[in-house]
Amino acid sequence: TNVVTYWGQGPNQGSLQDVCKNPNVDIVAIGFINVFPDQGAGGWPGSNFGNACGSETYTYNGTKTQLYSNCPNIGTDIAICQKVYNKKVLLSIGGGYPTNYFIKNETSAVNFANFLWGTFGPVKNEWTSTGGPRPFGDAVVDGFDFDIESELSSAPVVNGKALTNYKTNGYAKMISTFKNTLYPQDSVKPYYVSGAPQCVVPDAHFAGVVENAWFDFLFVQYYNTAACSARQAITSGTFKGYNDWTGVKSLNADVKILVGLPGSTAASSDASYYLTPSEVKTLVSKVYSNTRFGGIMVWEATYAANNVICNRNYLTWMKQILNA
Ligand SMILES: CNC(=O)NC(=N)Nc1ccccc1
Repeated sequence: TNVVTYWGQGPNQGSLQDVCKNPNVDIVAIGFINVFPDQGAGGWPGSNFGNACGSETYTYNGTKTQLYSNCPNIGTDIAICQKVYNKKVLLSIGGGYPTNYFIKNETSAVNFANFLWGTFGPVKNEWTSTGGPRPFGDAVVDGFDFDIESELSSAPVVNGKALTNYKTNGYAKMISTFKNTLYPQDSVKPYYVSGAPQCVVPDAHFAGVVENAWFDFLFVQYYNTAACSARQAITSGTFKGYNDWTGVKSLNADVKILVGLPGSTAASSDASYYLTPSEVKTLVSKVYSNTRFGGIMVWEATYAANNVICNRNYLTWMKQILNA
């Protein structure tokens, strides 16, 4: 089972390399590509990796885009995480701020997947020689994570028509493009697809995608939603939220479902969602025998690193619990 942590959105965060130095971490998801091409300046996606990037962004066709171009250590740190510390590094799209992103149709979904593959996937001369950006240099991520938290009050209107099922338009198409078209292009290493739904089934932001697309991992956020939270499981004795997700029959059979937890009391919308390591031990005892159990996801690396209990940070405790 895996310990997964997000990095990129921590307050006054340390380097990605610092996170990878912890032998108890297995997978790091870098957040976020938080602007999508259909809304982004110049028709490009935009990024936010906190203090890890300077203010410079790419200019495309004379338009200043929202894709940061000066993130000096992320590329080198990804390579170190992979080669020195044997971690998998995923790039996460979406996130919790802003949440006005959406994919307007399947064509733009394919274009978005192709853009991400050219920008963060295997280095291709035809991409860079035609002005394609490589903000992480020659570093090649191990896959993409869909942390879709977009909250739109009503269906966006495109060309005078209100989009139908706009909340799910495109994600399944992006995932099938990665899985069936792009990933097979590179046999050098395996590539992964993950998602980070809320604990409610179905997750409104992502309904109809999670059930129909391929996922290697789901990092379910068992916080920010009281009814299905890990806190509710401790209070009630039954981990309803986990049973709901492992019970989704339409998920691909070999998906691994991880329990997502806040790394400290400050890491979620309410401190009550935070579980102490001993509470996590109780929680895991209820789920570890489930064949779909894939480990623990922690939001977010900086909060977890700052949460040191008996000389071990929260990420280390999570691995101790999984290995128990
Ligand atoms: C994996 N993604 C997240 O964990 N997102 C997330 N934690 N968003 C958030 C929502 C409300 C308050 C704080 C963070």
